[in-house]
Amino acid sequence: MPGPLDLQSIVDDIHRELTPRLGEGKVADYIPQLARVDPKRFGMAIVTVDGDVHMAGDAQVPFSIQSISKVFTLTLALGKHGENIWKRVGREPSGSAFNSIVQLEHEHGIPRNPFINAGAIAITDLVLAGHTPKEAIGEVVRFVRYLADEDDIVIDPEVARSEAATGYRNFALANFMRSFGKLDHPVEHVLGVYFHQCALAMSCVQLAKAGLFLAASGTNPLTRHSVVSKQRARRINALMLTCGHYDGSGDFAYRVGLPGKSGVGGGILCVAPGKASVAVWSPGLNHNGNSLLGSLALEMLASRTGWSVFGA
Ligand SMILES: NC(=O)CC[C@H](N)C(=O)O
Repeated sequence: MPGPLDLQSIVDDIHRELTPRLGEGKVADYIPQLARVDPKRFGMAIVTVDGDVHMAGDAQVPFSIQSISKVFTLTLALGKHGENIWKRVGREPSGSAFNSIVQLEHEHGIPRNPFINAGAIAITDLVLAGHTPKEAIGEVVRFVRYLADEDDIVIDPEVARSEAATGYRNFALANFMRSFGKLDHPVEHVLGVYFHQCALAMSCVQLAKAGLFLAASGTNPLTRHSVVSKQRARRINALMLTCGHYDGSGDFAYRVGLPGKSGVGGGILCVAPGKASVAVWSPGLNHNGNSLLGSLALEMLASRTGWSVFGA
């Protein structure tokens, strides 16, 4: 029988082995504020379902979570509207870039899944129901603070402003969906909320804590908050596994074998069901817009722990 895993040594080793490669990949520059981030940053945090925290590098430095926020808004929308959300968004991998518009025309304004930009915008429209944009932004922030049990999580207003100023693609996607009658609220309102949720600043430790409910059948074992049912946690994980890395989702499943959600800020939230929630941050991206070294760090972690959902 192998002994218990020494997770702290594993994260320290991964950090040390990747240090010579820090700076690889391409930092997202279509959001000007993100282009200013130091490409050599690297952080990693593991929070186990037993509450142990293991970290390395810049694990306590907040960064822009970007599309990782889509996991939290999906969870909120499911809580508000239940399975009705599937009238507005599908649950199939897109095989296209995160910001692609190509499928929307043939598929009548219904995005493939909640994690590509079009799908996340549709989900944000559902989160807005019954709220002003300001209230909806407040709801998202409160929800993430509740999940992570951290009151000091905030939105970086500069990042939100920076993205709004250059968000031509997202305006195109939202206007296109609205033309099909698939958004209930004005495009400016929906994107106002969307840009703010993407601009949430969180550290790896905060992010791993916020995702812990997904590793523990829907209930955060640290706070005992029952966030979602067991079935819903399983389903969110399934979507993360199949769609969480856009047109790189197959490759991530092949190499890492765990549900994960990336963001163009260079973060990845990764769930090892029954074991731990893991967050990693390295700003340089690969050609699919996913963190290059972050994916590699998770591949190393999965192979050293045997945590892949497909078998050790
Ligand atoms: N992949 C991402 O993280 C994209 C999120 C970014 N806010 C955008 O909409 O372009």
